[in-house]
Amino acid sequence: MIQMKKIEKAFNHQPALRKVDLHINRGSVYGLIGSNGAGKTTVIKLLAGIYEQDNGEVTIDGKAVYGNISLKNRIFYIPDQPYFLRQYTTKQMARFYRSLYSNWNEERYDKLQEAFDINVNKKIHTFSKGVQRQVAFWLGLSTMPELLILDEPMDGLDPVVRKKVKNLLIQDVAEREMTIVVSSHNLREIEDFCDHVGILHQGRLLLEKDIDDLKSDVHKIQLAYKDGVPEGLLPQLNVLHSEKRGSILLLIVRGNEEDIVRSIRKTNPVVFDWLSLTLEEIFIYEMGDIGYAIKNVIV
Ligand SMILES: Nc1ncnc2c1ncn2[C@@H]1O[C@H](COP(=O)(O)OP(=O)(O)OP(=O)(O)O)[C@@H](O)[C@H]1O
Repeated sequence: MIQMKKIEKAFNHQPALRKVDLHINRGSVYGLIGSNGAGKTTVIKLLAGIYEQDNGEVTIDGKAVYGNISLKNRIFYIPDQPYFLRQYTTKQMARFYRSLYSNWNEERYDKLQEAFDINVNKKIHTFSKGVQRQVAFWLGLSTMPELLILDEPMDGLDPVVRKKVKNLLIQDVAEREMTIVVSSHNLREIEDFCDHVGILHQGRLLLEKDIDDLKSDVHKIQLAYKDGVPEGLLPQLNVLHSEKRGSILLLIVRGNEEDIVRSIRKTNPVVFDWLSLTLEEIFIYEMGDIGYAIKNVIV
């Protein structure tokens, strides 16, 4: 379990994080989203043990992260611009990490070579941004981290590589309970990759939720009736939003799916469609003001 308790961090007396509490379970893929300057990188660098907090606690399995070398051996951090030693090739960088990380797995490194198809004898800085990022993933996964921290990880990767990388990451989560913390501006990317989401805004964590819980509790339904909407229907449902589009009634409803279906079926609609809701819509309908703040801060 990774925990931040009442974390405060300022730069030049300007607060970047204000009493942030955060909880990440082992084996979870946790998406941290927020606009520019929200504090994502600061959170990530605190989790990676690069920054020390001014106040509060950052712990993994109850142990303080900052200055803890044995914990750092189990963490791998890929920044938005991956860093490599100057003039190093992938082979040399692999040798460096092998000497640094006690869980380095040579077999994994060899196997991942097939996935990435990168010339190990070429200097890394001569590769494109996207290929350099692939080198970072390759080496990072070969250290067999328990916690992989990714800052804007998919930037500069084409859709095919993006998919390949996501599959490799999910495989490690499934097979050995690796935990991933990933920061992004992009709610849609978080939506299909993460199981938990935390939203940072101006240095505060607005909310932290299980994405499946969010999705299983709010529904979008389209209905139409031959003789208009029956009077008794809406009071039976927990309606967060309703909208008439011609003869179609669009409802956003909170509650148990089976109960909702039962109530609606009794009213004999001529159209009854269950539509999918995006995470963005859920935030807006479910969280009112916070939802609108999120809509305004996230692309
Ligand atoms: N090393 C630093 N020195 C001074 N100020 C900093 C430093 N790092 C971050 N900050 C400030 O802290 C605040 C949070 O920055 P941070 O980089 O954590 O945000 P972010 O959410 O990652 O933003 P972005 O999406 O633009 O990368 C910003 O106001 C930023 O200017």
